[in-house]
Amino acid sequence: MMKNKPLALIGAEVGEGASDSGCKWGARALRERGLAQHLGEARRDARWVDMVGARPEQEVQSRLDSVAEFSGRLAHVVHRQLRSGAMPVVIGGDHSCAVGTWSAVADAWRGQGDIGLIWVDAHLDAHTPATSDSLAPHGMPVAALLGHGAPGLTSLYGWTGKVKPGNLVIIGARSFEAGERALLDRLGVRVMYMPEVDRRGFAACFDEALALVRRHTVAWGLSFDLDALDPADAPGTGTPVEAGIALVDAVQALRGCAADPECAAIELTEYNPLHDVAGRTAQSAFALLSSITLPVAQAIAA
Ligand SMILES: NC(=[NH2+])NCCC[C@H](N)C(=O)O
Ligand SMILES: [Mn+2]
Repeated sequence: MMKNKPLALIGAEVGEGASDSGCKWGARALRERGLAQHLGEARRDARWVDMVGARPEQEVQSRLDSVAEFSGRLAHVVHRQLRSGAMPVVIGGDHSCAVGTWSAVADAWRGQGDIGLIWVDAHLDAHTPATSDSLAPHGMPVAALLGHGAPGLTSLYGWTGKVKPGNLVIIGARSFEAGERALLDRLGVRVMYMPEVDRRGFAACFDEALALVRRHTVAWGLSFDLDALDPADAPGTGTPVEAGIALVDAVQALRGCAADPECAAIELTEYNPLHDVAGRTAQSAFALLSSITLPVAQAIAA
């Protein structure tokens, strides 16, 4: 008998990783809008367990230092929730929060096996400081999780390579720079660029990605950057890119995916309330999360 894990909502209040830091207030805005209650309409066990805040840049040496220090504290909170049997649902915050989230998941399963990761994003986020023009840490978490880049991001828990290249799939990419693409090509990471998503449909891509990330792993997770969506559905992000995934397609394809017993954690990032238009992006975030976390019984009935 499958059992739904309780959802542990964790706010990742970090904007220091982005050039536009407004997404620092994304988790708070979704919380005040009633995200837990909204998820609780389908299931009663969704609650906020923590808000983890990054130290402002001025208090530390650099944005990278701020993100590195923050990542350690976020990872600690995520790790604790995993050990308690809950499913962490990390709400960004800029996408640099993924370093903390997935380092914790990888570390919690270390010794038992590898973790898989599905990364839905308009960008590749696979820069190292050596290849990034912007030097914005939210353009670096994929590389860091693969073990490349600044030691402060790659080496949480004292080890690197949290996600193996063959256990990672990126879906929806349509804005990237040559250096990050070269890294992913060299490592052999499967990237489903937007033209492929348009051709095959998001659902077919997601199903293939799910099979891939489950194949050689003991647990898997989903990191969803709201800028993967078409800006018509998600105007409230710091780095929107035209011609993205339609909200309806994502909501349909992701239905109940977190009910899989091997799904370890979920992450939704880059909500920037300062750029939202009539709450449209917040509504998209609610719709995505309730679809993803639909309880087992309802997911099967659907
Ligand atoms: N998570 C994000 N929104 N990342 C955007 C990154 C944009 C650009 N590739 C950069 O590195 O600056
Ligand atoms: Mn991203």
